[in-house]
Amino acid sequence: MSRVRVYELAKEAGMSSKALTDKLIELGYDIKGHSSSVDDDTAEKIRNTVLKSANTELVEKRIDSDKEGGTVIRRRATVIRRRAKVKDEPEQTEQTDADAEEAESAESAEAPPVDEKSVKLDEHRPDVEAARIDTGAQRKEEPARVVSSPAPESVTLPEKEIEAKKKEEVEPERAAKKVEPEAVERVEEKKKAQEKTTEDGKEPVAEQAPAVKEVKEVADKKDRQQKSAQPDEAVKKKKKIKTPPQKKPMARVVRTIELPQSEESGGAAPRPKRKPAKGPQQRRQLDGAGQQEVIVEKEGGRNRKKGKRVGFDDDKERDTRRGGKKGQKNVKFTHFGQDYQGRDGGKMGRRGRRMPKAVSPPAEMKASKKRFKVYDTISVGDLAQNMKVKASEVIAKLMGLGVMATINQPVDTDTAMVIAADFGYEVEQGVTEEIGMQMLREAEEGGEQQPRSPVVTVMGHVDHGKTSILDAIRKTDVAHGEAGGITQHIGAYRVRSGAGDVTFVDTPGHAAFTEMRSRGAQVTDIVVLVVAADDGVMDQTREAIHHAQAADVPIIVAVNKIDKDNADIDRVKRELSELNLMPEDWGGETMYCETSAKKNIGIDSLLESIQLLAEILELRADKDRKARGRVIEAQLHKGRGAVATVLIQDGTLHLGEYFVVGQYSGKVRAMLDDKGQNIDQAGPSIPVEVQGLSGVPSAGDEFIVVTDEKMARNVANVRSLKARESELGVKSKISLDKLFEQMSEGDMKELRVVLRSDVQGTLEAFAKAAEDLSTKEIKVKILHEGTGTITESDILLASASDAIIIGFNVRPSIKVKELATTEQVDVRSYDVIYHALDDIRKAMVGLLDPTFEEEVIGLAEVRDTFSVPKVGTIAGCAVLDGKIIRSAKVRVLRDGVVIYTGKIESLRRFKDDVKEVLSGFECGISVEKFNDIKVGDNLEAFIVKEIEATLE
Ligand SMILES: Nc1nc2c(ncn2[C@@H]2O[C@H](COP(=O)(O)OP(=O)(O)OP(=O)(O)O)[C@@H](O)[C@H]2O)c(=O)[nH]1
Repeated sequence: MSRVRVYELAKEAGMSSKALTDKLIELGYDIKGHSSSVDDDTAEKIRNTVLKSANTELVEKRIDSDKEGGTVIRRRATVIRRRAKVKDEPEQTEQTDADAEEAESAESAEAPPVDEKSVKLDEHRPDVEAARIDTGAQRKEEPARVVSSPAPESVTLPEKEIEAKKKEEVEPERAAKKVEPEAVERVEEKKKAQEKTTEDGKEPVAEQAPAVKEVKEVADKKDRQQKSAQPDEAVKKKKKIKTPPQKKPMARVVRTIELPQSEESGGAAPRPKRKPAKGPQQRRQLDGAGQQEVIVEKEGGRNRKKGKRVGFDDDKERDTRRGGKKGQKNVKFTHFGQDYQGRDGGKMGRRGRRMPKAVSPPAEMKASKKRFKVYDTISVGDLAQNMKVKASEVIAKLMGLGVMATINQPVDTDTAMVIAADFGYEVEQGVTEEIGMQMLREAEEGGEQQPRSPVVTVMGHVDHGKTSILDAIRKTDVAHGEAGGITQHIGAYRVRSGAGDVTFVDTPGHAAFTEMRSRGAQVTDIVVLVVAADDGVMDQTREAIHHAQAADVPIIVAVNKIDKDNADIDRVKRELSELNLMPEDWGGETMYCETSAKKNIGIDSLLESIQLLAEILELRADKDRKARGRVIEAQLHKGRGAVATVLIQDGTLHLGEYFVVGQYSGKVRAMLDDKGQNIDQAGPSIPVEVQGLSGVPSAGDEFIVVTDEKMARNVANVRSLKARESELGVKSKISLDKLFEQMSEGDMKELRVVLRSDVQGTLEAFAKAAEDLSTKEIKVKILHEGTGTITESDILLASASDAIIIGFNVRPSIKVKELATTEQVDVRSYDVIYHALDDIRKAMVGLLDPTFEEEVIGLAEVRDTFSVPKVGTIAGCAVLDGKIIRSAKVRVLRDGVVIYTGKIESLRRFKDDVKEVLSGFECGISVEKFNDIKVGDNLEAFIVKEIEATLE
């Protein structure tokens, strides 16, 4: 027979060897110390008596003291028991339930209502405990329930039944314990880790803790022992023991939890849960197993959902390959999948995972569409539209790049690429027909250059004889008088003289000349400046000189009317010399011809001079290449449709050729020369009227022959688009406000000024002072100066030459103002030279911050005057523009020149004083301290606004 040592027993029971030794000695066992051994029978006896008793005492002690420490231990022990039980004998749960029912019925007879409640709660313990077992929540309180649960049984069941039950239960429990030692160990280890902090030295007790029913039995025994001695106390204790379970009847729940099952299924459970097909079956099984399992199943249900989603994802991947929707239909959660894609709800995370996969194919398709073409430039609005974003977003991006642009402003391809990249788009550089055309043009370059006839423009002051000279020249035309040779006015004509051919551009004055130049067209090779010998240099003479010089076109001076008695050729030469037109015979470079159109003197000489200068200029062209030229003028003819006079500058134009002209295209259906003759080809320097245009181009537009109709049309279309963009995007021209900025950008090397003044003296004084302002960085150049009001010609000159206009005591007319606005020409008016010079100086150093700014608010024309005694002159006016305000200041303009500046003294409509009179109405105005108002004068009303200083 084997023997068991005391310490082994102590270890089994989880108590200290010394305590057990003392206990056994006390009970009269034949041992001396913890190393002493006892035989098996004795050991079993000790186990069944001493050790159980010790545990019961421990439990009771803890309950009484209501200490928290050991409670956890108890729960752990019960957990271990329960697993073994449930696994081995599921029926036992029923039996236990039956016992509980018995207990309930027994209790109902004698136990207080509290006990009933306790029992009822016990019925629900399993699920509650199951829900808590894994979380370990409320561990501290559970032991009290554990102990309390046996208590009702111990109280309500007869002792014999308890004994019998105990025997029945203990054996299976032990058997289970042996069957599943590993499971127990696993749970113990798990719980140990959780309970270490609270167990301390009591851990062995916990390990030794017997099954609940064993505890019950011992407790009952003790109760019975104590009953005889202290019956009241025992009842109290019983009640005390019962009470906790009423609140937290978890002990039994723990016992019925199928931890072994869950452990068993621990590895396998997730898998079946993922399989949707097993879901319902599993639910049924679990429902049958008990309520707690339903909860477990609910949790599992959630897991299964996840599992399903996992499966769905898998399915979806498969389905995606064969078409998502079909796949979704086969899945139980089809609706879920639809929600997934269709609605957001609170499923962003899910969507977040699923959406990309589901929509990836269209996304890729979109990606391929995220590309658009840009031809040279694109407006901000169009750019935004291409990217399907708001223009404001594009503008904000541009601002981020330091580009200030409006919705209509064009941006170049590079900028568009940068912006598009920010929005995930790609910009494709549009390879335009224009580029193809440029390549064609380049391919045409390099041909043989032959001399071509010069293109001449005749300019000069009114009545100095321009027309007469041209007539005289035309008479020299060898073809003059030929059949059908009726001169057609097509804006240019060709004169074939003995000295050579000359093409005259017969546009009305230098305004057209400059207007064409402002469009980048430079058709004139030579300017013939006509100056009447008797009149000398006049305003328009100067103007013409300035226009020609601004265009860098050489001048031949024709001193006309030399037949006149008062002709003073030297005076003309002298005056012109002051304008940088020094005659050759005076050591200068300018050719002078003395002519009399009236008497046909010097005309041949003039033509020879033109030819000579043409030779000097080496005017050449390749007549064998495709034609290229400029539009002199164009119109919509009733019978012939859109026609244009084109001056061929290079190559030869043939009938039937396709061409691009400005933003239009066409095919040469017919050509007329300056005599109205149909021709089938036209070489360099020849003006022809071309029919077959798709629209009416502008003077100065380039005319280019292309290879085919398609190219012609495409180029025209793109140009039309570009023209629209450039029309919308206003190119900023020079202005004093932006002078410093433009200087800083390196674009400005010269500040060109067109000067206008009421008196010549101001012009000279200002011109000299302004040019003295020149610095290393920028030179001030007076492009043109003249007395009198600012004219359209001034605006065009300033526009073409990127100049500003400064006027002293002169104001432009409404028409001229409108032109200035259209051409973006900065027109500034001053009263005194000092202010103008000051502004230029400040502009040059970036400090132009006018504190006050005049704003013209209205213009009235004096239609009549009335002299009123003691009041003065009242001007009967018609308000032509804006409005006249009583409190405004006023300038009196006579022929565009300011003759007085003052205040409005009175403003009346009929006999009533009014505050303001709007455009289109008549009124009476008197000007303070000024009575010299005459019919035809203009009254310009203005206000002075204070402008905040900025660092612009
Ligand atoms: N005595 C004389 N008179 C001339 C001469 N040339 C032109 N005239 C006269 O001057 C006047 C004006 O001549 P136009 O040829 O019309 O002068 P214009 O410069 O063309 O004038 P606009 O077209 O108004 O600018 C006419 O009466 C001519 O007869 C000339 O050489 N000698």
